[in-house]
Amino acid sequence: MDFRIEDITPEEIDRRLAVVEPLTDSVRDLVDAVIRSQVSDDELQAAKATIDEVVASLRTRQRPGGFGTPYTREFIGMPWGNAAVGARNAIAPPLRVTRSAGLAECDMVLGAAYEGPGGCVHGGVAALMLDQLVGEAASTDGLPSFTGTLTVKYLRPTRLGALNARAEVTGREGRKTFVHATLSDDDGVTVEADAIMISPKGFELPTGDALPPPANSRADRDV
Ligand SMILES: CCCCCCCCCCCCCC(=O)SCCNC(=O)CCNC(=O)[C@H](O)C(C)(C)COP(=O)(O)OP(=O)(O)OC[C@H]1O[C@@H](n2cnc3c(N)ncnc32)[C@H](O)[C@@H]1OP(=O)(O)O
Repeated sequence: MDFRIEDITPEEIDRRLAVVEPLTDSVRDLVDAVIRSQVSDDELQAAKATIDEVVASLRTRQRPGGFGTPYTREFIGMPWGNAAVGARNAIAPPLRVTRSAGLAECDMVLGAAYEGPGGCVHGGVAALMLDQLVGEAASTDGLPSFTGTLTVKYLRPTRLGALNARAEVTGREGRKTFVHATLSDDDGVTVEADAIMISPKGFELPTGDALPPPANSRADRDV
């Protein structure tokens, strides 16, 4: 796993996020527009040409491989390519996770890009979001952990729209952290998940205070 230090100030992180988050939102908007557009084939082809031009301009300078998760020396993480919460990743559902000890939560609105069964959230997207939430809840003390086992139970279809996801640590045993998570709509829980998260061997918290949780977004650093 790549680990790199990028020692920038919180103010510089905010400055960069203020540029990339609106860009990512615009790309999400583009994805939604392409899915739902009813314009003519000619107009679709014209849109493709315009998009290709934008892509070419972004490709003039590219980083090799993935974005990775750079950290500042204060352990503020910048997982901006992350498939579930990356600030630069329009594939990621629009999640702004808030965290407190052993708890991670977010409200979100999922549109057409996250559809599985007609009008409903794709089961893989639900699992993706809950996987992220259990990881964030397990890591609120600063210890990173991998998902070892994630068991997902789909209780009823989840309609696209306004949803809440929540994960809470239920126990710890050595390097294992047990986490329970739910995805809910206005009528209650639609999906629940249980995870066994495993901290890497040899990765111990320094004695004294726990490390601050890594930030995925400005909202994270505000909690
Ligand atoms: C400071 C920075 C913080 C950053 C955090 C930001 C939040 C990020 C949020 C991101 C969220 C996204 C998250 C993602 O998407 S993480 C990406 C998806 N997950 C992976 O790729 C994990 C791949 N697997 C592995 O790397 C290893 O197998 C791991 C590390 C999991 C264990 O390999 P290790 O060699 O270490 O294990 P061990 O053999 O010494 O066993 C140790 C104990 O664990 C128990 N066990 C082992 N395997 C499993 C299992 N699969 N289920 C349940 N339990 C398991 C085992 O019985 C034993 O228990 P016990 O016998 O002692 O009781």
